Amino acid sequence: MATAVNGRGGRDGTGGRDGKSGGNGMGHGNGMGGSDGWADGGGADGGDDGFIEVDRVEKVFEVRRRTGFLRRERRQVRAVDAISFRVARGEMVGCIGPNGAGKSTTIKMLTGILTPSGGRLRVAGIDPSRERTRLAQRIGVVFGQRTTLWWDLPLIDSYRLMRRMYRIPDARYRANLDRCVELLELGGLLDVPVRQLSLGQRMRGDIAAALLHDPEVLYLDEPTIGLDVVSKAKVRGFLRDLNAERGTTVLLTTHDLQDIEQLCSRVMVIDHGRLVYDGPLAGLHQAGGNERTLVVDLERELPPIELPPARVVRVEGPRQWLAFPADESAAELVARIAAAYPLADLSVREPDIEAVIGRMYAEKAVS
Ligand SMILES: Nc1ncnc2c1ncn2[C@@H]1O[C@H](COP(=O)(O)OP(=O)(O)OP(=O)(O)O)[C@@H](O)[C@H]1O
Repeated sequence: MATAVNGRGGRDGTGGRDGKSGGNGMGHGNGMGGSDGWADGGGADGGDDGFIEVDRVEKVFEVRRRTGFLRRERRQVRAVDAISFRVARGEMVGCIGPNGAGKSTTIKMLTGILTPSGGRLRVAGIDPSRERTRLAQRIGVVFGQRTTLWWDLPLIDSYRLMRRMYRIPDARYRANLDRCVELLELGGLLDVPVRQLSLGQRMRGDIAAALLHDPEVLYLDEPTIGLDVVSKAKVRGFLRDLNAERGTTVLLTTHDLQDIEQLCSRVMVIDHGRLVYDGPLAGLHQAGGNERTLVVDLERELPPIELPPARVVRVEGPRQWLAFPADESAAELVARIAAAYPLADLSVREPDIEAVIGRMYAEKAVS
């Protein structure tokens, strides 16, 4: 549904309002295609297509740096720069971008942890930084790199504390806990102190904690970071079901394009605090003129594989790297290689997001 972008427009306010989508997803727009300005939060929760409303939001940090014995220099860091987008109720949106792009800062403003330096922000009609406690009843938050669980307590004790903090009625708490325990496979872990859990177990524990009070929105900051393939699959499967069955709105940040591919119909790319792309993942591949890479381990050293449109970009002994168009089927290519070459192993590498963004800029510069 969303195809528009704030582009590199930025601070003059031209980005984010005109609802145009450049053919390749680049250009200026507000994400959800509203071209006639923003709802005033009018309905109790901002309306279905603007459940989350972000209008030219900025965040500037003041940083002090020691430059001498008694001297300090003050510097401003513009972490988020006039970002505008909307998220509809029940949407699942992924947010990607290089390190330091402003993703976490955006999520923190949406939870009310940080106050924007400028712009307008509403979640379910609520201004997060002004009514953080009221909003807390309606949102769940998971920070992949930090836990909200009590480190030294058994997992179940954290949940009991959450029940009190959120004043969750008994029956609801039971039902939600049972469901999370079953689907996230936490049964054998409830009595284990959090510090003894593996990263994947802890992450599942954190996701359950964020859902005990039935939030309408779930923010996930790097929910699969550091997880092995099996744990990633469990977390993704759970989130997909949650969204399909409960209609929970999900906004997640990630460095893993597979999270986006498997979960989100829409992706937002943030770079240097600006929204540079907002649309489907397929459009991002096109915008970046992108290719995926198949890493092929042959049983022995052989001349470069010849299977157009794939082309060999690197060879190291029996290992060869083949670049192929992102919209081509990897399965088909794998089948063709397996039929013609002695194959020992292979893996598909998704494009590096920084390279995608770099290419998007390069294309925009020459267009
Ligand atoms: N509390 C803070 N004080 C000063 N600068 C900050 C603060 N928080 C973030 N920043 C700066 O704001 C910018 C954006 O940071 P942010 O954490 O939002 O990026 P990110 O896209 O989430 O990155 P990553 O993918 O590495 O988590 C960075 O330059 C960061 O150093």
